[in-house]
Amino acid sequence: MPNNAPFQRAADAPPLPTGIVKFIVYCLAGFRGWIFLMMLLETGQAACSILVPYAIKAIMDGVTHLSGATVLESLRGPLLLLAGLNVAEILFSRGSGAVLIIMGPRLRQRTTKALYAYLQYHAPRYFGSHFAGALAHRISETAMSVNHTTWSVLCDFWPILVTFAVSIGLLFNVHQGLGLLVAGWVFAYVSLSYWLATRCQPYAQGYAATRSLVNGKIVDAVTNILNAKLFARLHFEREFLDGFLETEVQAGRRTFWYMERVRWFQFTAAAMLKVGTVYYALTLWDSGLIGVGDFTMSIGLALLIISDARNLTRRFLEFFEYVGNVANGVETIVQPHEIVDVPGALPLEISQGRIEFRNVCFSYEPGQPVFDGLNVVIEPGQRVGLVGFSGSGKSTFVSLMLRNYQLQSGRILIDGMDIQQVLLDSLHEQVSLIPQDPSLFHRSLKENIGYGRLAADDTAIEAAARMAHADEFIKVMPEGYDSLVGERGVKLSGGQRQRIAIARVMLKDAPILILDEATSSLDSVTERTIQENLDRAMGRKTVIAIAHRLSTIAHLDRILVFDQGRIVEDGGHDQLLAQQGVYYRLWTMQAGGFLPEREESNPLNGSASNKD
Ligand SMILES: Nc1ncnc2c1ncn2[C@@H]1O[C@H](COP(=O)(O)OP(=O)(O)OP(=O)(O)O)[C@@H](O)[C@H]1O
Repeated sequence: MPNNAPFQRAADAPPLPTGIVKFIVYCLAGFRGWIFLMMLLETGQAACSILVPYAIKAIMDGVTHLSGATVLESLRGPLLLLAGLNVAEILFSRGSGAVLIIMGPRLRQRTTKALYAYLQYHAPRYFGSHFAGALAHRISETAMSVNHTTWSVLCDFWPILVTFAVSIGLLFNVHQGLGLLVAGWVFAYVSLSYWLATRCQPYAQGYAATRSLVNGKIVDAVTNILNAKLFARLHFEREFLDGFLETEVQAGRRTFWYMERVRWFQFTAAAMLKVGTVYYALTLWDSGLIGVGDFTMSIGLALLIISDARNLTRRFLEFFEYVGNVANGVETIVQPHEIVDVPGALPLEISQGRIEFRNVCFSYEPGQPVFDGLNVVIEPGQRVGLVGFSGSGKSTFVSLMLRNYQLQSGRILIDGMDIQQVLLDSLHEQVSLIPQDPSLFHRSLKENIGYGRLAADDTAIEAAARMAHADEFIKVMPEGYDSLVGERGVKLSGGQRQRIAIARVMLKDAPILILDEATSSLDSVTERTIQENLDRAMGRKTVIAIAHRLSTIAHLDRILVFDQGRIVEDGGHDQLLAQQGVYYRLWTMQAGGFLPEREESNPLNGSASNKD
């Protein structure tokens, strides 16, 4: 059954750089023009604020050398300069604000899209070891931090650099000694601020970690609030949280005390520069080396430098935090994809639906093989049931068919094509799975069913729902097919969720169908009627059904009995019963339709000698 859909190769997902700087540069690609404009505007704004003391110097010089005309007439030039500088500063600053508004949300969007697209191509193993909520939070935090890092550089550090450089230049122009004094102070101050920020970083990180821990504890407690209520443990939960909140308080205090010490340094250093500049400039004036205008400008520039420098430690700290967030995001999300399409991979073409496991070796963890040279062929159109104890390898068998994991060795072939060599999307388009506990999108029922075939119209969706016996409960819901199902489908019962999952797969109509306890949550009457429809829907498809209740697979063409990763029996229901082996014992032992736990009672023990 050829599929003409335009499959995307997993390898086509945008590759992302793993280095922090490279990653930020990648996110900023396409914004070069805006960044350049922003730097120009910030430079303009910094230049205006530096030139204000210069205008005041001109006014002071004008006042001290009045040339007979009125004060306003002789100071017209400097006054116009002062007014012009203030107007220009406003324009530059708001221009920069406008660029930030235009560029900020777009930059965030670009980072979010890139990380989300990359995340999508991770294998199930990755999602099994990361919390969904934590990943979503990571993406959002990383995107936000890329923005903040950019603003820190463009709107904090860059203008400060310009201010420092130009102010020191002007001061050198006034008097070399004055220039040297302020340059020395700036160098020492920036170096010390940087050093203090690095020393403060562990405190800040510790505080952030305790905040995040408290957050996690609250999320866990809220998720389990019904448990807490059922066990009458609300008070216990509050006390449990108190301990973590106390840790947060201690960590917060440690950080703030350290910051307070840093402020002592800043205030003292600022006062020293102010007093030092005033004193030194006065000395120079007294010696006739500088005029009153230069004196006033020097004090003005020193104050400007101090006001910019005052928050430098905090800015460094914030900068480290943003960079740290970006690093965390990149480290968590931009890991190599475990499953990628090989170069030149072709779409899977299923004409018959023959499945072959050839010498398949697979282990989740090194040294603990689940399958060690498994061989089995499932013929086209065959309906096969998989049975066996918990942990015997049934789910792993179907997971490998869906290529959720890489094989260590061996091959899985569908109609002769090695599934490791085909486009992953094309495999998933043609193999359907109805899981035991299906989860649904928090979207309408119509959208959830239509997910099986995006082009399906309402009539097709409703027909699939009728086949899965979902139509009857959907129709009585207040909003019918437009009803929302809640997160993961929590507003539906387990059986209703399962019927939606069945309808969605019926709509998909793929040539290979996998049922993993697909009707386990249904009552026996509904199960029987759905089973009939499922049997009809199976048509000529190849079907693999996992079951713990043997009655649900007894009518299938063939049954494979798994034990510890091996197929120990293979045949039809009657044939296996007649063999009086493992399946026979499982069938006769099944009380209430379920298999016993392997540990309590092991019917395979009797057949161990047959296998060895
Ligand atoms: N994600 C995983 N990571 C590590 N080991 C796993 C993982 N999934 C399954 N296993 C291990 O692989 C073995 C086979 O498990 P599998 O889930 O395939 O058994 P099963 O027959 O489907 O069991 P059940 O009937 O309980 O679903 C078990 O030992 C199990 O502990």
